[in-house]
Amino acid sequence: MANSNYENQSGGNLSNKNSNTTAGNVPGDAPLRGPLTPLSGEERRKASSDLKNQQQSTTGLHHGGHNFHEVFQWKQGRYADLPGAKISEMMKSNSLDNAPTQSLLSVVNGILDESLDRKNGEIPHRVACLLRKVVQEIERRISTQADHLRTQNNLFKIREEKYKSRIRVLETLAAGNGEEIKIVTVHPQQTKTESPKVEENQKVEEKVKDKRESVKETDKHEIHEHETSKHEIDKQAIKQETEKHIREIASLKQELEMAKTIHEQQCLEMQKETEGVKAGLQARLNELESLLNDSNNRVKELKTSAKSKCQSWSMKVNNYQSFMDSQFHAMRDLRFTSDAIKQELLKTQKSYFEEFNLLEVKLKALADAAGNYREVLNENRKLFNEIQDLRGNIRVFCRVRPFLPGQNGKQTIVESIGDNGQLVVTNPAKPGKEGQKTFKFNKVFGPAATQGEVFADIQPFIQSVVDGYNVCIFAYGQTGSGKTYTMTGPNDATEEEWGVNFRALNNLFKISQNRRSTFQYEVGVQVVEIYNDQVRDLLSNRTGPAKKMGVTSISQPNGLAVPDASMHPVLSTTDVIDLINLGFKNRTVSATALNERSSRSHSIVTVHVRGKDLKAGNYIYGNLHLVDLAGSERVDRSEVTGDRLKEAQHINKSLSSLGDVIFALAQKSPHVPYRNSKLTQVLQSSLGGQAKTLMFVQLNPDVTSYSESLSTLKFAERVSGVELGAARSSKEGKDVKELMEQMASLKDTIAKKDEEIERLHLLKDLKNGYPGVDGEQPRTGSLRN
Ligand SMILES: Nc1ncnc2c1ncn2[C@@H]1O[C@H](COP(=O)(O)OP(=O)(O)OP(=O)(O)O)[C@@H](O)[C@H]1O
Repeated sequence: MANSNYENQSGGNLSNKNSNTTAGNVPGDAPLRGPLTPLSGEERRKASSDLKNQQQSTTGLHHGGHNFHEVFQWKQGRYADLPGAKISEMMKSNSLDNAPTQSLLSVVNGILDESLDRKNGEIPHRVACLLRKVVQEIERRISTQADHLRTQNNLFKIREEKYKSRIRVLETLAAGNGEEIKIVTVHPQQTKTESPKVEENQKVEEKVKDKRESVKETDKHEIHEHETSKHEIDKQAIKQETEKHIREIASLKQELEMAKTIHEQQCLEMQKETEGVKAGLQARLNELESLLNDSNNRVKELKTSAKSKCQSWSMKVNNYQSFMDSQFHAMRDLRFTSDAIKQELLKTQKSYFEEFNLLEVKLKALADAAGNYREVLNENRKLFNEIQDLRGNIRVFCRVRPFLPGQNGKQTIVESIGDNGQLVVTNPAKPGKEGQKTFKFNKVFGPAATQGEVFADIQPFIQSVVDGYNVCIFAYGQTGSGKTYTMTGPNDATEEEWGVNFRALNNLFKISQNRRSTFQYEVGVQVVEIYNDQVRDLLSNRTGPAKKMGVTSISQPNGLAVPDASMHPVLSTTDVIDLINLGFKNRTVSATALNERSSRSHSIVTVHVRGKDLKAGNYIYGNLHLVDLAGSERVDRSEVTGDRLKEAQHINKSLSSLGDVIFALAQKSPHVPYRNSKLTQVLQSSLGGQAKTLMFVQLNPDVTSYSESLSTLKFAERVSGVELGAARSSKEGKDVKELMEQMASLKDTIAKKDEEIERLHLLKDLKNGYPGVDGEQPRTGSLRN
């Protein structure tokens, strides 16, 4: 009876140990939940069944922890008489842990009541141990309850964190997930709905408490009535003890109330927080809505821009389509054109094939012609020589020297130069037509003519040398008129400035190279000067005064005029340049009033050519005399005396002898006065007969040299044999001239034939008496080898 009372007083207010650790899993206690956590249907059912059990336990009925409750039910006797096994079973931690709090309290009450009932108030040791254990368990549960409250606080904090994280989740779900927002907003409402339930529970608890108290009072009254007689004194003590317990229970209740208030406060705070969160969420929602509006606007803008872009693209597509169409047309046209071109190509190809066939035929003809080339070449050579012969053996070229640097502004005597070899000079003393004189030469070169142009016209003479002719090219004119320039070129001449000498030999080597398959040529050079009618070897190795040399008067073409002069074989133009430069260094020069470095002698470069016909085996000989004559000025004009006068007299004498020989040859005189001077003697083989002679008449254009120039021109005109007098009756004159020319040509041919016969005789004689002629040992100086 007492046990059940105590059980009623303390039943179900303290949850056991396990209910703190594993919420809702231990029988007899409701699962631990936060005040704001909504309960599921199952949980709610369980909680109400727990409450029922607690109520049942107050009336002594069995609940879910039936076995443990039974362990602490001791109705058969006093606690002091409890067997050791029962006590040890009760003291087992498992039993203590699982026993309901009401049972524990009833055990405490029972033991205390028993101790009051005893006279000496002693409690057996094992019961005291049990009491201590039970009290410790109760204390533990109270502290556990405190911990539970603390844990609840922590849970609240955790929930707060959860809410915060949910807010964050909500933020990320900016698209505005309505479901989430609903959950957040519904939660506080559930909390609100649960709050009355909690209050209701409290009320029920209070009623139970009242009921318990009334039962307790009734019990006390019964005990009091029952034992008044025996324990009047102890009654007071028990009463005090009971009051003490009641106070303890009241303080526990107070604590519970405090916890409740704290819990409520916390609930309120949570509510506030929830509202704050709700407000924040609302603000966020508003923000998101405005964002949504913005994005909607943006979408609209994008839609409009996309629409306009679509329009422009469709326009572009149209343009592209039309462009493609035009391209397609163009392609079609191109294809037509290409087909036409192909046709054209085929035609062209066909015509090409035809032309190629034609060309093949022509090439064959050419090949045949090439086979006859050698014959044609010989024919040409013959024809060329015939043309030369017909033109006359002495040809006269006139060359007008340009004004020298520093002579600018000087007046010229040259009035005009015609392409046909006509030269008109003006007498400065007689201006106008009266003072004009016209001369006709084979060719006239103006002041601007280059060395190359001049040589181009004399190149055929060089070819004649290689063909076995004797050629004489000499320059005539007053001092300073350009004789040396034409024959040699200026000092240290470049290839462009080379005169006739170098170009002639260069050309000679070229021709001999070109003919190397048919002819083998050997070339030797002699350089002599005639000074004061004496012949001097300019290439002699001797030191000291030059040796005077005799001149042999020979008429055969391969003979040497100056056999004592050294002969120098040459293989290239460089050899020739070296030799000629060396010879000219040794030439006699001195200053005159007209030229600072006037040549006072006639220089003669003689080139001996021997060619072996590789096919026939016989030899041909050709001589080339390149003569730079001394100045032809009048003695009085050169203002010389003494030695210079003597030199001038010799020069003039030799020049007039040359003139006499040339005139004799021109007039076909039976006697040609070669022997009148050393100059004509040396040149004998190259003047007249089969020889070809070319005279350069050099002219100084300066008016101060007019009279000299005039006499030079008159001399040259006589040499050329061409008279250009006053106008003649052209037809008659022409006919007479033609007849005369025919006569001359016939005479020439007869003379040639005579000479040839004579030469053949001589050759025959030489062959008998001199073995070199048949090609084994030629006569020419150093060419003899
Ligand atoms: N065609 C020309 N072009 C340029 N300069 C020239 C020409 N002809 C001659 N000369 C120059 O005129 C000057 C005299 O020429 P060059 O010495 O050849 O005369 P020359 O008749 O040989 O004289 P000399 O009889 O006294 O030896 C030289 O300085 C020469 O370079």
